[in-house]
Amino acid sequence: MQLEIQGLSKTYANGVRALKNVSLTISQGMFGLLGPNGAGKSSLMRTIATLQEADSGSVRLTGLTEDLDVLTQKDAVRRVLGYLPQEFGVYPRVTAEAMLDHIASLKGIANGRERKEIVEGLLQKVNLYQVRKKNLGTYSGGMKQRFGIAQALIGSPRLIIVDEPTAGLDPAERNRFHNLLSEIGENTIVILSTHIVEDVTNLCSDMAIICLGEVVATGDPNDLVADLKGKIWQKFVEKTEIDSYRQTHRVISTQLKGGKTRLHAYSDLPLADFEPVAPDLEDVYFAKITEKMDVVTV
Ligand SMILES: Nc1ncnc2c1ncn2[C@@H]1O[C@H](COP(=O)(O)OP(=O)(O)OP(=O)(O)O)[C@@H](O)[C@H]1O
Repeated sequence: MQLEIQGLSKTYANGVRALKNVSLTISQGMFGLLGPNGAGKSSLMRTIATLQEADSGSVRLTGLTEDLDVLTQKDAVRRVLGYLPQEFGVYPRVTAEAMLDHIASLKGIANGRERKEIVEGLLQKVNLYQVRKKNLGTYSGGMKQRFGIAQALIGSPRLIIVDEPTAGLDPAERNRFHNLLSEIGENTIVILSTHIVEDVTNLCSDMAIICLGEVVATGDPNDLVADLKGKIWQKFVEKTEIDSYRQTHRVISTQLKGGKTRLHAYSDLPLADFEPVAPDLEDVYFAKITEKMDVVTV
C-alpha cells in the first residue's frame, strides 16, 4: 500500500500559498511530517483526509483491492481513513463509551454487540477503560488525545492521519501516546504531522520536512542525519555575539544551555574555534529550514 502525492498545490482565498507543488511517496509504517508553524502541514493533512480541495495535483492510494483517487473518491477514502485533527473537539457531557459507540455506528458498524466489542477493545487499548463512563469534559489533555486515537482507530483504517498530537502533553502522556501510535499495525500508513523533532526521532522510519509550503527534505531520518556528518560545528557564545556570528557563519540554531548559548553552524570545512559535533535530527531540521527562512531559536 502506498500514498502517492504528486504536484499538490493550494492557494487560499487570501493569497497564502500553503502548498507549492508538493510530491511525496508514503509507504506503510510511521511517516513523520515535520515543519515549523505555518509550513502547510495541516493543509496537506486536511487535503489527504478529504476535508479540503487542492488547486492542482493528485493523491492516489494504491495497493488496496482497488486504487483510489483520494481527491475525487472521497467516500471510499473515508471508509479506510482514521483522522485525528489538530483541534479535536469533544462533546463535554457525553461519556467516552457512548461517544465511541456513536462514532462506530456512523462508520457503519450496525451490529450492537459487535460495536460494544470494538468500543471496549479500543478503550482498553488506549487505557481509558476505567474511565469510560466519565464525561469527556472531565478528561485531561492527554486523555482527550488518547480518546482521539481511539475514535481514529474505529473501523480498522488503513490510512491514519494524526495532526500535531503531542503539543501540550506532559512527558509521561507523550510517552504513552508514542507507545500507542507505535502499536498500530504494520500494514497501515500512519502520517504523523508535528513540529516536535523528537516525536519523529522516536517513531518514524521515513519522513519529510516541509517549509513555506515546499518539501525541503525527505527520507529515512537516520540517512538524513548521516548526510550531515562532519558538517555541524558547535561553539558556546555570549548572547550578544550571536548576531555577529550570523553575519560570518551559516548559523542553523542557537539554544540556551545552562545559561550559555550553544550555537550550531553548518560548514563543509572545519570552523576556527568551533568543535565538531555529531549531528542529530534537530540539526537536519534547522539546516533545511534555515535555507528557506530565518529562524530565531533563542
Ligand atoms: N483557511 C485558511 N485560509 C487562509 N489561510 C490559511 C487557512 N488555513 C491555513 N492558512 C495559512 O496557510 C499557511 C499554512 O497553514 P497550515 O495550517 O497548513 O500550516 P501548519 O504547518 O499546519 O502550521 P501549524 O504548525 O501552525 O499548525 C499558513 O500561512 C496559514 O496562515
